Amino acid sequence: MIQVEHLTRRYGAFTAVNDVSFQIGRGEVVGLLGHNGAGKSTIMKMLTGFLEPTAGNIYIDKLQVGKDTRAIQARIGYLPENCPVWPDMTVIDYLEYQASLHGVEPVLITRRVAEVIRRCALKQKAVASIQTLSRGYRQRVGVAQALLHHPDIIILDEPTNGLDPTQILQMRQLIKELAKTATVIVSTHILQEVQAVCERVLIMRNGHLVIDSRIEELQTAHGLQLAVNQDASQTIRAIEGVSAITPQAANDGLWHCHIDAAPTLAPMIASAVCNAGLQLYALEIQKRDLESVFADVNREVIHG
Ligand SMILES: Nc1ncnc2c1ncn2[C@@H]1O[C@H](COP(=O)(O)OP(=O)(O)OP(=O)(O)O)[C@@H](O)[C@H]1O
Repeated sequence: MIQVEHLTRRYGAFTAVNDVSFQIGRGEVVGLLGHNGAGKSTIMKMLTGFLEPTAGNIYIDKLQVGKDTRAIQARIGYLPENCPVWPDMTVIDYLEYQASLHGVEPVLITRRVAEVIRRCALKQKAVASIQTLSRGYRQRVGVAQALLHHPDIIILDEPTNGLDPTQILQMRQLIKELAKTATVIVSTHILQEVQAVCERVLIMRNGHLVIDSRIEELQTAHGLQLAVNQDASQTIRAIEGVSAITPQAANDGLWHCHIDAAPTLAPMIASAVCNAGLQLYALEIQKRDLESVFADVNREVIHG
């Protein structure tokens, strides 16, 4: 549904987004993750047609950003990083104005505004002037304006930025709610955010897309952890598909090691160990968390 092909954006001589390609299917909830300056906001601005790519194409179904930008923007709800909410207006006035800017038919505006006020839990603040709102409520107003025209793609740039822990939980709940009826792309540098609401992650580093994976796939397939009563390296090394064995220190009298091998080899390793007369104490698939994946990805940057 969303197809990004070889997208590049330069600011003068500096390349902020470098040859990025990915596809996002209808109804997916995708996290765009990366350190400050990785290129997330630049990608989002290009997806929404607010910034022209230097090279590459973006298609949404059969529409192309740049050629069919208006039609595309009618389908997208966008919360920019610093959402421009006018401080002097009340929440209702602002949302009514935004609804007209989004092209909502005049007869539908009141109903749509009431609907987003309910969805974003803004009822208490509906007639408050925006300048009196806390950061969390302002952020919700920003999300509310993005939903007025019933978009089927919702793009949220740092939606929990500056929110307190309670507001963060409420925002996550809202994102999950939105994901039931729309494709959602959330940009963030907060790993827990992605883990909490997304099923897939795109990790950016210095303008490059370095990881595009389902979160559950990222977290598995990282080898096996074995504990036996004595050194089993010779037995395990003989198994086809084992690429490395790293013995690990422990003070429980057992021999522990990390085995670089597909999780599907676990039964074979278990029987090889038992057939060799060794006592198997533990054999488990090692899961990585998103934090260690992200640290690995960025370690190369820190160390050049
Ligand atoms: N208008 C601009 N002119 C020049 N450089 C820019 C401009 N906008 C962004 N950049 C640079 O492009 C790079 C990517 O910026 P971008 O805002 O896309 O990153 P980001 O991943 O969204 O970062 P953050 O998490 O801090 O918002 C950064 O180095 C930034 O300084």
